[in-house]
Amino acid sequence: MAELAFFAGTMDCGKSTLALQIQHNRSARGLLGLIFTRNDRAGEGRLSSRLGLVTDAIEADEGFDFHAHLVKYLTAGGRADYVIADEAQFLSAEQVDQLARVVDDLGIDVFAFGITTDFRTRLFPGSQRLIELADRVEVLQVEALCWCGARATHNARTVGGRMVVEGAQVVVGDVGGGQEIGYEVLCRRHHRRRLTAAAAGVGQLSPEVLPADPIPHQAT
Ligand SMILES: Nc1ncnc2c1ncn2[C@@H]1O[C@H](COP(=O)(O)OP(=O)(O)O)[C@@H](O)[C@H]1O
Ligand SMILES: Cc1cn([C@H]2C[C@H](O)[C@@H](COP(=O)(O)O)O2)c(=O)[nH]c1=O
Repeated sequence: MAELAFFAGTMDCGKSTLALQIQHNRSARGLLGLIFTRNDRAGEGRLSSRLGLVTDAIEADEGFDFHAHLVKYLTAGGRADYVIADEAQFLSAEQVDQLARVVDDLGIDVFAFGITTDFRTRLFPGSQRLIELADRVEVLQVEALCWCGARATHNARTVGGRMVVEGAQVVVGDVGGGQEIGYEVLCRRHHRRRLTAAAAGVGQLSPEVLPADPIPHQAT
């Protein structure tokens, strides 16, 4: 049976990479997919990963109707075995409903990828609806790390190097510094305290704050 799967995580945890891998593995076996995205950093109609891979995609902007698009495409003789929707946090609740109809009415697998919460720790509308509707929600296994070494669970926005908690929900940008408006992934504790790596005075992962317990030796 076709399914709606939501692959969720923070920024920079490998969601787009996984989307491209799913696309690669399926197309290597002769399956045909339609790839959608919205507001990718690489520009309109692109799905890009920080590992350097990029592919063309259909830009699903505000007025885009996934179900109508698929019906039109299939009616014209097109084939679609699966659908990939990256940056799904930016979709409206209605567009996620359309994706669910693609699964249920057209029998096509839909794999959606997105960050769950914004820089204020609030759910994005698309992610909220995906959590409500998806057959399965998978949190990515390659976790991004906070500067303290803990798993990063939240996305911080920085303006001029300082973490902010007010502003527009959508501002396309990247992690890694060097931009006026940027992002940094943090654990909840440091997100709550607005303690980015720069504010804490550390440039990168800090060895002193990693768990101090030694890993016990296994008897051989
Ligand atoms: N130079 C690199 N070498 C190895 N892995 C890298 C490198 N740069 C980025 N990555 C990996 O790529 C991940 C980000 O992938 P990406 O698909 O762009 O993330 P997302 O879509 O979740 O924002 C990082 O978490 C890291 O694992
Ligand atoms: C937290 C947050 C992020 N965004 C933007 C920034 C990026 O363009 C994307 C996330 O892309 P990624 O591939 O997952 O790194 O979302 C935003 O607009 N608002 C936010 O609060």
